[in-house]
Amino acid sequence: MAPKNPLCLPSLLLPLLTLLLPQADTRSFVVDRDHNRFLLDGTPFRYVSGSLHYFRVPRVLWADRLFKMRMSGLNVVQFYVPWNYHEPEPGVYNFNGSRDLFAFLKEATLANLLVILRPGPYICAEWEMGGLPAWLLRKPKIHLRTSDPDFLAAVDSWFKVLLPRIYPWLYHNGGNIISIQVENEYGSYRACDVSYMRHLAGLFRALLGDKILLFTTDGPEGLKCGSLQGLYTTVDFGPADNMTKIFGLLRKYEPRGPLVNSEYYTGWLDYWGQNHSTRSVPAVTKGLEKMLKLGASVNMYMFHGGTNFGYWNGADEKGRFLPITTSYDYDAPISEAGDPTPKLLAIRNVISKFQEVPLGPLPPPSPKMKLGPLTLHLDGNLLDFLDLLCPQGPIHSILPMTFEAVNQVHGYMLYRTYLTYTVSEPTQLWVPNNGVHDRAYVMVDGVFQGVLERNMKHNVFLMGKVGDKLDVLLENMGRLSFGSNSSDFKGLLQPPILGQTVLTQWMMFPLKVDNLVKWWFPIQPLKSSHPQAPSGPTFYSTTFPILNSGGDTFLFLPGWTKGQVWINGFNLGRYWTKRGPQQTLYVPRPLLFPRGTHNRITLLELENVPPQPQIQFLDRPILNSTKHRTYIYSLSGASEPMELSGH
Ligand SMILES: CCCCNC(=S)N1C[C@H](O)[C@@H](O)[C@@H](O)[C@H]1CO
Repeated sequence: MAPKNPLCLPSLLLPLLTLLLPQADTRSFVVDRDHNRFLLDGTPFRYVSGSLHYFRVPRVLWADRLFKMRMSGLNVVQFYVPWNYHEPEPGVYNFNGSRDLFAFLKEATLANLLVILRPGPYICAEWEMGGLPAWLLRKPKIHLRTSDPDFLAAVDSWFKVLLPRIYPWLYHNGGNIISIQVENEYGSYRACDVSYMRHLAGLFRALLGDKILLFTTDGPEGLKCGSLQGLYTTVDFGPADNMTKIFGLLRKYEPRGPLVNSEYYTGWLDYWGQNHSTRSVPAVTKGLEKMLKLGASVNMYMFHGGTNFGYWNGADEKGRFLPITTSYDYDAPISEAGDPTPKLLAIRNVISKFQEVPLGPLPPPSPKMKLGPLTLHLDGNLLDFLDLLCPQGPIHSILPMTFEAVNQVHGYMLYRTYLTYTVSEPTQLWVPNNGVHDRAYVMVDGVFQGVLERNMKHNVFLMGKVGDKLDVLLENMGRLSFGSNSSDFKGLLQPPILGQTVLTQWMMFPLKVDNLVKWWFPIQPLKSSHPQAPSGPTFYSTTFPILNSGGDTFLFLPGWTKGQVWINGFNLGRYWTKRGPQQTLYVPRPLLFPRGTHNRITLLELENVPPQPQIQFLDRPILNSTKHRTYIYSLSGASEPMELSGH
């Protein structure tokens, strides 16, 4: 429940101070349209806020990150609530561990930060399917983010669970939530369904009461369809945008009241295969100072980005399918590893010109650890473990079925058929209508043949004899999180064609890779004692102790191609060394066992391993390797990376 002592004052003081503090029934956060400002408990209030996504940071690190945000001079933290993170299956809810949203709200209170909450239902955020649960697509014709009755029924059911739990945390009820966003940049979505927005506004009012400030956020081009009578209109834009013009546009929707930029971009996201994004410190601070001078309230997106652990990254489609990288560093003021950056210190200096900044130094960067190189051993090809990866056995169908049709949400599914004739000449295997969603690793009788990829012109030619197994491992690289109002189904969306022959009679094996890796320890002795030579998707692992007290570290996989990593059973995320720009994966110290105990690292390499299956842990990240350039530290662990051109 919401704290009755939101500032966590000493209990002896409480009775006395409650005489001075505003009671829950006099606590208020409102818009003062006469003076173009907010009022908090009747006093003028301007927020300087930052975005931090609890779902991208291990729970044990929440307090550290929030403290640094407070010490930076922020008075509010803004965050989304991803529906798919909390309702993994219809009617199944998870608010535990790193999904304990209410523990995060309490940590925000302890850090003396108020909260701006953005529960969606759609959140974008470069998060898998923009936060919408993939199980919605089990009704293939559903129209997401519209007044489609199937969609609204699922939304109502979810919000009737979430919003009553949020209610006690509202500021006027004694909590720390001062405002709540409805939907997310709806004006950027082509549906422009006003009845949908009205339905959401009505639902929020019914479940949250009429005191909480509800608002919308849109880019300048989205204000028309994204704003709604009765919801306070705000905009988002970055340092390079024309602030005067955009705030002028906003005034057409909110002639009076405080100017608000709900997402001032301090950096930007990264896509696999594109260059690393940055935003300069002078540009960011210049725009911030200009807004603060205008009296605007601002939320900086992101203030701390964190990581897309597991399979949680989203994707965009700009001519081609662009998955978001595992790192969500965002070139944000607090780095992915939680370290203050020069950008943070510059922002703190700007804020100090307008409002009080807590005294005292910011904590120094956390200790970092270097380790390795470590040699991994081959545990076996993925196909060696098919029975354990799909214990319930395959689903049979004449035509291939999607992930969603077989209730597989994330990760991988194996599609298997058998050659019904001998293919004596190299013959092309392809999938019509760009039907590979998103990457396919092709094997014939366990021998790797090559890769097919969404929107790419990869070619795979194969031969085989009657009865040979044709295996196609499909990887879900993350569902679209922005823009497209068509649903992003995963898997083989069309039957593959070999030469001129449409291949039918498929078996689908939804793979539970995380379960296998987590419980592998007892399974280890079961694996083939003489694993075959690596071919295609293959598991590698090793164990390692950490030195002395250890520290945060960055996993570097020189020469590896693409795959997934687990450390002590925790899914660290995807690597794609061959494509970049990200070359290292952030490993938070709390994931590692203390000295004297062995840690286990497991890789699922999807394509090709280096001649020496070695990895290293570096004391710094590499997020900006441009294409076709690979850094490789000399195996002696030289301090600076050597650049190897070409790859
Ligand atoms: C290519 C941009 C994808 C659209 N996203 C945009 S504009 N943004 C606005 C969006 O509201 C937020 O969730 C983030 O997704 C942010 C980009 O970090």
